[in-house]
Amino acid sequence: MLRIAVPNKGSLSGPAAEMLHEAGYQQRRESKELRIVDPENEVEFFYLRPRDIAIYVSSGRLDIGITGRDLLIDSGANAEEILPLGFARSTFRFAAKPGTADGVADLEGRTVATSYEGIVAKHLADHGVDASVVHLDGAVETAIELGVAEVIADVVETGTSLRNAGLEVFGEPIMKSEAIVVRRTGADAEEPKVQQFLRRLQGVLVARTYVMMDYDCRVEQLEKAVALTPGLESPTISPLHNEGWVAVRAMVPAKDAQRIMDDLYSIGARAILTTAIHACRL
Ligand SMILES: Nc1ncnc2c1ncn2[C@@H]1O[C@H](COP(=O)(O)OP(=O)(O)OP(=O)(O)O)[C@@H](O)[C@H]1O
Ligand SMILES: O=P(O)(O)OC[C@H]1O[C@H](OP(=O)(O)OP(=O)(O)O)[C@H](O)[C@@H]1O
Ligand SMILES: [Mg+2]
Repeated sequence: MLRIAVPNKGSLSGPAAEMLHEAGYQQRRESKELRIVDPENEVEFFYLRPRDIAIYVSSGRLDIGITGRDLLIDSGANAEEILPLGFARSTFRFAAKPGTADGVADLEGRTVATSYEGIVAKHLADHGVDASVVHLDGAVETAIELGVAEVIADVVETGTSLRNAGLEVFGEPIMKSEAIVVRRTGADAEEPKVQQFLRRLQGVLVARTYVMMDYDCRVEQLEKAVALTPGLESPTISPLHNEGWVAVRAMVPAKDAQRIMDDLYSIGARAILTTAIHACRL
């Protein structure tokens, strides 16, 4: 039975459960459940604090986990990223009242408040800057107003929390994060159950990113049409009963679908349809 750690709270928890559900796995029915078994898929899910997940996985007691890249790096755990999942995207940045600092070099001798001490300490050390780091559990934006620190380092997504606190980011982004799948560093990459789990999640990612496009076009326009819809490997071309016409079927990126439909129409393609992909294995 594959043992998988899933975030039980916070920004990662809802989208992770949704993705697992889309991948065909049973998920917990209520938020107090700490573990469930999905016997049909031979998987056991453990609902853990996102910050602890890399540590459980590195201990070898759990096979894989879903967490944030920033949390993995902050933990220093002996675990590695094996698949990015595209949700809970954020950047990790320094921020302060306008005019406080322009970059990491200005932090010498100052105090930085953060929930991600590991990332910040390493970043300061990498830049040869000696500054104090104060650990806070959350709501770090308030630390400046209350005089606990002059500078914070925190997760930024829309920037609303910083704006509301009258703060501005400065310097280069410290890192970019998103939800990821982790496993113990050096664990068997070919383990069939792990591979099957990853294929299912990759299937969800593809189904979310692509749509299926079907259209009819004249044989003379086929090369141009195929250049617009090359598909992942190669489009399927089928003969139509009307001589001189073919039907084409190809996957296209969902974000480009409307533009591609316009371009196909303008070269004479007709009956252009897009349909959602519910699941796939590439
Ligand atoms: N506003 C946000 N937008 C996108 N991702 C976020 C946001 N806040 C946190 N994250 C990401 O979620 C993960 C943090 O998990 P955590 O459980 O701490 O989330 P949280 O939403 O901050 O929860 P909590 O309410 O417990 O602080 C990190 O990978 C972080 O980059
Ligand atoms: O740029 P934004 O879109 O405003 O998002 C970033 C904010 O979201 C998270 O806070 P959360 O709500 O998790 O509270 P926390 O500080 O207690 O973790 C993060 O710590 C930032 O404060
Ligand atoms: Mg938070």
